[in-house]
Formats: sequence, structure tokens, C-alpha cells
Amino acid sequence: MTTDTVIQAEELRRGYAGGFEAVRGVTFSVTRGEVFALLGTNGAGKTSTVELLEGLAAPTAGQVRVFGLDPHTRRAEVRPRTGVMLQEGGFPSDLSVTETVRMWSGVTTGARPAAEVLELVGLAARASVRVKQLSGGERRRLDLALALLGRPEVLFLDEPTTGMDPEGRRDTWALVRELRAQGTTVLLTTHYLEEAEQLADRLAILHEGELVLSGTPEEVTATQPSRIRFTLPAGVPAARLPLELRAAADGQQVEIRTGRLQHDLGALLRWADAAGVALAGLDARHASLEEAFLEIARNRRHAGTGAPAHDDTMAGTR
Ligand SMILES: Nc1ncnc2c1ncn2[C@@H]1O[C@H](COP(=O)(O)OP(=O)(O)OP(=O)(O)O)[C@@H](O)[C@H]1O
Repeated sequence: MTTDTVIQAEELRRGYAGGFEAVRGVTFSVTRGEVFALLGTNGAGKTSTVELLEGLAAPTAGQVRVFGLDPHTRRAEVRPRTGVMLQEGGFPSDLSVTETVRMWSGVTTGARPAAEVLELVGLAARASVRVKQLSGGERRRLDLALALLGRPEVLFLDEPTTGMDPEGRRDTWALVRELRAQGTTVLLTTHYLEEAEQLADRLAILHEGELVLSGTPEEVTATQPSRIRFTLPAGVPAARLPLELRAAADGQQVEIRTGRLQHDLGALLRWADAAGVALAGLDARHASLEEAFLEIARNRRHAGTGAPAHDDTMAGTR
């Protein structure tokens, strides 16, 4: 653990009454000023993990440290330095937006003024509206406002943009980037892979309580093959392609999946040039995070055991 490590999870386990183990030996750390995303299918154990980091529960085994302290037993010291945006805010809905913020200010040390925090999350124009009259996306903004009230050093965001329209989502992303630039450490869970791709410095994919892959978005997508697609002109059979690329052809349509994008694309273009062949609809791209995620989820389902393949974990895991 370096001095810059703000969140440290080591071999975390969490079992629920009845014996079900939702978190099964999860290790990762988050550095000051970093945005770290936890991804995973429904029930993967994201919320169960985040609750341990927030100190809402103690792990069955393993260790959590936030600012070097146990967030469960040292809650009084850790809690004022963290901001938490839960999946369901659940505040009294007869109060107005400002009244709700003021109520929370009463229990927050060093709270920002209500107007300032509402401005931050784009709710200033809705300040006097009753909470029950807010849309789902506006409620998420209010949840975010409450998480930001105490100028937290660490922000836990559990599915922060669920229910938000595209504009709300982009505003929230901009705000998260701004907070990061100011040195705030952010741990978020999300089902939106674009959100993780846009925001996360590093991310981890959980599956059935185990961390199957982690690293920068680039490292994670690099575990999946890139693709080259094109259509051969009529009269040019796939048999004329360079030998190593032939297997990828289905009639005139060709889709090459490769771990050596530059090499194979170079070979293809040199061949096409030399043979005078025009490659219609030529498209070459790295796997997206979404493709990587779906592939991992699919492989895990087929593997059936949920056991981690040790070579999955990236060198970038800390
Ligand atoms: N209080 C509880 N008692 C028993 N099992 C629970 C409890 N809370 C969660 N679980 C189970 O633990 C597993 C992980 O749940 P968790 O909410 O952590 O997943 P998640 O990754 O956050 O899912 P989602 O994306 O749907 O929010 C699920 O199988 C869930 O049913």
C-alpha cells in the first residue's frame, strides 16, 4: 500500500445469512485522484463490495482500508471524509429540494451552501420543487448533491446516472471529471460501459463475486481481439487473400479477428494494393469495452464454475 493509496481491498469476502457468499476474495486498490469503476452483471457483487468499502458492513474475511483506516470500526473518522451516493436515496419526498439539502447539511460537517451544491449538479432551477415531483434523473442529481455536500475526499457512486437522460449523464460525467481534477477519488459502479470508458482511469470486472479482470480500459479491451471487416469485389474469391487471412472469409464478406491489428491490416493493405483490389466498407477497430465485457461474461457462463483464470488479471492490477 503506497501513501497515495486511498482505498485498499484485500481478499475481501462477504457472506449473507443463509450462507450465500456474494464477494469471494476480491483485491484491488484505488489511488488518490483516480476514478475506479466496478463493473459486472446483475448480482455480480458490486453493491456488496461497495458497502464494505463504505463501512456499512464488515467483511466476513479479508480487509478493507480507506485512508489507511478500517471504515467499519473507525466509521466516525472515515465517514466525514467520504461522500456516498446510494442506489436509492430514500429521503422524505414531501420536502422541497432545498429543504432536503438543508436537512442533510445539519448532519454534515463543513457542508457546502445548498445553492452551491444544487448549482453543481444542475438542480438550481428545481430548488423549490418537492422531491416527489422530481423525475427519476433529477432524483439521481439530488442524490449526487447530497453525496457532494461535505466536499468529500472519496466519493462512492453506485450507478450514478441510472435514469438520467443523455444530457444529465454528460453533465454528471463532466462533474466527475472536474472533481477528479480537484483531487477527489471516485469509486463508481455502473452498467453503462460507455460511462466506464469515458470516466475510469482503471476498472475491474466482477463476476459471481470474483474479480476476473482489472486494468485501464485500454488494458481490458486489449485482452480481446480487434476486428477488420470488408467486402471483396465480385470476381475476387477469398482464396486470393493472403494465406493467414483466408479463414475469415464468408463468401465475399470478410471479418478478421486478430490480436495483431497493425500487422494483419498492413498485410491486407499491401496485398490489396499489389493486386489492385478495392476493399469495400473497410473497417478496422479495437474491441470496445462493451465487447470485452460481453465476451468475458459469456466465457464465464460457459465455463460454469466461476473460477478465476489466473492469467486474466492484468499487470495493471494493484
Ligand atoms: N441482504 C442480502 N441477503 C442475501 N443475499 C443478498 C443480500 N444482498 C445481496 N444479496 C445477493 O448477493 C449477490 C450480489 O448482490 P449485489 O447487490 O452486490 O450485486 P450487484 O453486482 O450490485 O448487482 P446489480 O447490478 O443488480 O445492482 C446477489 O446474488 C444478491 O442476490
